[in-house]
Amino acid sequence: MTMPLDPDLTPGTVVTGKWKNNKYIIQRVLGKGANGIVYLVQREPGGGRYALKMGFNPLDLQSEINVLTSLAKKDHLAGGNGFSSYLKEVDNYQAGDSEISFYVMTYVRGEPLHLFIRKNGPDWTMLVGLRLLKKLAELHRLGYIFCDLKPQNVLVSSYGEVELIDYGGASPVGRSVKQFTEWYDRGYWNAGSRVADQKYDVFSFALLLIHLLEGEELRRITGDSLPQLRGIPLLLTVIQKSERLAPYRSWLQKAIQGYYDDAEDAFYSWKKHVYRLKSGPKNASSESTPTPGWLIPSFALSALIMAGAVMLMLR
Ligand SMILES: Nc1ncnc2c1ncn2[C@@H]1O[C@H](COP(=O)(O)OP(=O)(O)OP(=O)(O)O)[C@@H](O)[C@H]1O
Repeated sequence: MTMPLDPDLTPGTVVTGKWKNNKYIIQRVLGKGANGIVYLVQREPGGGRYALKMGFNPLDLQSEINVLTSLAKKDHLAGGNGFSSYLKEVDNYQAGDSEISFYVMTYVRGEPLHLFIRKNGPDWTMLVGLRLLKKLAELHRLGYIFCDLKPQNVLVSSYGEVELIDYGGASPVGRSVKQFTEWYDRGYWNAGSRVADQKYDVFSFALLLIHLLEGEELRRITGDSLPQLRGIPLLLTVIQKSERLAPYRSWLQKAIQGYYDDAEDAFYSWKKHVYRLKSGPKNASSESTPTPGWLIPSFALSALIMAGAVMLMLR
C-alpha cells in the first residue's frame, strides 16, 4: 500500500470510505502535525461535523487507532461516556493509485491552551488546570497515560471546557514513552524514567503550568545551565522565585517531586487549592496590573463566565 507524503485535500473534496462507503466533505484543514493532517469534515448525508485524520505513516496511524479503540472499549465497560464516543469510524480512501488510511473523530471546538490563556488572562489557569487534571484522571482510571501533554494537545472552549486531542503518544501503564516533547518530559529534566506511569503525566502537567506562567524565566535559567544541571532543584528554584506561580507553589513543589500518585490525587489537591483561592484575598497580579478602560467590559464578562464555570465545576 503506497501513500502520498502529504495528503493535502482542497475544500469540497469528497472522501469516500472504501469499506463502509461513508462520505465526508472536506471543509478545511484543522491542523497539521508530525504524524498527520486533520481536516474538518461534514458527513454526507446527515451533515454532522467531524474531525478526520489522515496519517503520514499508516503504521503510526494504526497504533493511534488501536489506542482509541482500546480506550473506547474500556470506557464503555466502565460505564463512561467520554472516550467511548470519541472515535467514530476507521476506513481507507482511494486517492488515485494510493490508498490512505483515515479515522473520523469528534470535532473539538476550542483553541490551544497557551493561546486561550494568552487571550483570556492567567486567572483562567486555575479552572482550566482543574479540568485538565480531571481529564487526565479519567484516562488514568482506564489504565492509560497520555504522555505527550503539551499546550497544542489541550483544546479549551470559550467557557473553559477542556478536551485532550492527539492520542498518538498515549500508552498503557508500564510501556516506554514513545512520543514526547522535551520541555514536558520527565526524562529531559532528569526527574525520572521515560516509562509511562501516572506520575509522568502529573510531571508534564506541572511543566506545562510553569511554561504557561513563567516560560521566559524557565528558558533563561535552562539556557544558562549545563544539561546535567537540568533537574528538580532548578525547577524548584523557578517555582520558589516566581510571583505568578505563588498561588500554585506548594502544589507544584509536590508535583515536580512525584508526591502525587496519579492525576486524581493531583486533582483533589488542586481542588482544595481552588477553594482556598475563592475565599482568599485577591491575587497580587490583578492588583499590580491596571486594566485599560476599553478592556473592562470583556474582563467583566470573562470573570462572570469564569465564576459560572467554577460554580458548575464545584457543584
Ligand atoms: N478532534 C479534533 N478536533 C479539532 N481539532 C483537532 C482535532 N484533532 C486534531 N486537531 C487539530 O489538528 C492538529 C494536528 O492534529 P494531531 O495533534 O492529532 O496531529 P499530530 O501529527 O499527531 O501532531 P503532533 O505533531 O503534535 O504529534 C492539532 O494540533 C489540532 O489543531
